[in-house]
Amino acid sequence: MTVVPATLNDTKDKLVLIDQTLLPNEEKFLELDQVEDIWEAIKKLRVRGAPAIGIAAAFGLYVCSLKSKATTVVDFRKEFEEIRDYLATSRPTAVNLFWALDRMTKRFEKEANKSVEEIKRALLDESEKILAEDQAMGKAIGEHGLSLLKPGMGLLTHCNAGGIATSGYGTALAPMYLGEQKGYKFKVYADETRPLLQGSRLTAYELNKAGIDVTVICDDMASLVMKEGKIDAVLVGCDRVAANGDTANKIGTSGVAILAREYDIPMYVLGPTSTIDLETPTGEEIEIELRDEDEIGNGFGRRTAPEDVKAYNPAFDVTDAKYITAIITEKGVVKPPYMENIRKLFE
Ligand SMILES: CSC[C@@H](O)[C@@H](O)C(=O)COP(=O)(O)O
Repeated sequence: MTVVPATLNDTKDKLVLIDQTLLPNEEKFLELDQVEDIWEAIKKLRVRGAPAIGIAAAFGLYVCSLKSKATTVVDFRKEFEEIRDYLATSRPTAVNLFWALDRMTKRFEKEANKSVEEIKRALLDESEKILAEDQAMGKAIGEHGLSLLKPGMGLLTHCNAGGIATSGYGTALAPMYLGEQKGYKFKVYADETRPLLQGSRLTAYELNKAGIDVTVICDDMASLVMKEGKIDAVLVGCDRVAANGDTANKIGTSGVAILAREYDIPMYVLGPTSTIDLETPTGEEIEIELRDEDEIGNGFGRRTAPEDVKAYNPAFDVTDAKYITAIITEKGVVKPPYMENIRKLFE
């Protein structure tokens, strides 16, 4: 387990983030209370990973609302909604952002007959609950995930779905942490995850720190390591799971899933139920974030493509449900048919 990526400072008036863009070289913490800075931190991936984005947005909405000088609930609500709607424009794909802002809104409305000060206290309580629930969820996801794995297995993961993307054990990495505590001695392969290298910069950083055997591979090596028999299961996180099980996750995930099918390797998607969006019927309706071309042609400050050449940079792709062996949530392991079985999670 690593640091909590989004939390509050001791006086509970600033959002504290570890700047993930600087990892693994520097562990720098940011203290933010300006809505533009919080928006920028989410947009620029200083805080990233679906659950961590949700937690940061909830704390961000709280610390920015706290500064309001409004004396009536009507005026306070207007400011609260402006901050919320602005934060909601930071990134489009991970549903946890909207889920967390929605939870804060519902709590506001539940307390709307109270004073502004009481509502502010309730917003603090709700954001702290979102963090605490996420920590508990990671452990439960890890236990369910571990039930599908055996000691000594080779595991492939893509992007970063660990403690630094959530607030505790993570999602896809949670069974690895719990397995390590039980002496499972997994051999983990981390796709480096072009173009922003969340796999090599963050997954390898986390797992290595925890003493877990981790090997970084370039994304285009996944087929080879599967063919060589080094991979017994693929474990990935998720940014949005549609009602039919189609899953948006970091760009490259769907390719890994298709390869896993070819080599008869189980493909597991791990995430909290807050990442399941029943309002989105299929993957077709998931908005995929398009990011700056420079992340490809000029990543990390060095040109790797000619200046006048275009780059196409979708940050996520959708893995069709048919390639997913199981979706593992804090409530248990969900197998196909997903349309029916995902719904049962919410009954
Ligand atoms: C538990 S995090 C799951 C996903 O959010 C993760 O796999 C991912 O795709 C993150 O993308 P990022 O662009 O780094 O926010």
